[in-house]
Amino acid sequence: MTTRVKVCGLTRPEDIDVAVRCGADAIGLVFYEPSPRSVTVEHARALANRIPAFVTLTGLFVNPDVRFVESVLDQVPLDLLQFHGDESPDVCDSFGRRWIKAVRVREEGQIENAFDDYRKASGLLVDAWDPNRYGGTGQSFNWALIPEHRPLPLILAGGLSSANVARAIEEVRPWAVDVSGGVEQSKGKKDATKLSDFMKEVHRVCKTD
Ligand SMILES: O=C(O)c1ccccc1N[C@@H]1O[C@H](COP(=O)(O)O)[C@@H](O)[C@H]1O
Repeated sequence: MTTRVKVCGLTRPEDIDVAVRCGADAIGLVFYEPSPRSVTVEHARALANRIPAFVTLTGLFVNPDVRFVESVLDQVPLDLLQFHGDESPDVCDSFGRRWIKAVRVREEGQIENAFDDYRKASGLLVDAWDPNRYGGTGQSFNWALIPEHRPLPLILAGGLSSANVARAIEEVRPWAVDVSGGVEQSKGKKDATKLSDFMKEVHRVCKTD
């Protein structure tokens, strides 16, 4: 089985080129100012020009003002919205754009409930819970909390790197994996070798399936 890959939190055109060349299926831009990976609309427009056909440009938001999302959508050709905060299903569904919802996992039953609440999503992203940050923490969580039954495509995130992504795919069997900190040299700057090693691991484990 193939596992798709989203690389998130890119801020440099050259990092987009490397990710695309290595086979990333989706590129994530962070529109959340407290994040060190945050991009402005102008910056995002320039980065979007590097994205070729058949690679999904994703915009990540955390509890955004609705007018902010609308303004980004007017100016940046996003294919998909990623909501990584406490957004309601109605808010997520109000932009006429495909969207995925992140769940920050800390207890049993949470993912099952989210599948139910966010049933109109194009996928459910599961990430580690952290008391102080919404995401991009570099931490993983207890994958045993992920149910076998998945009414929506499941995207596994949280602390992934070339060292653990093969095991993650074998154990969780996600539709896709999402990586940020595990392929960086410093916040917002991706490392070409780490990125390439990560993609190679995904392709290796998918080939042996
Ligand atoms: O990347 C960020 O700074 C960020 C900020 C706020 C919410 C989400 C964020 N990133 C997402 O977090 C997960 C896991 O990242 P990591 O691989 O553990 O560093 C991933 O989905 C990022 O898209």
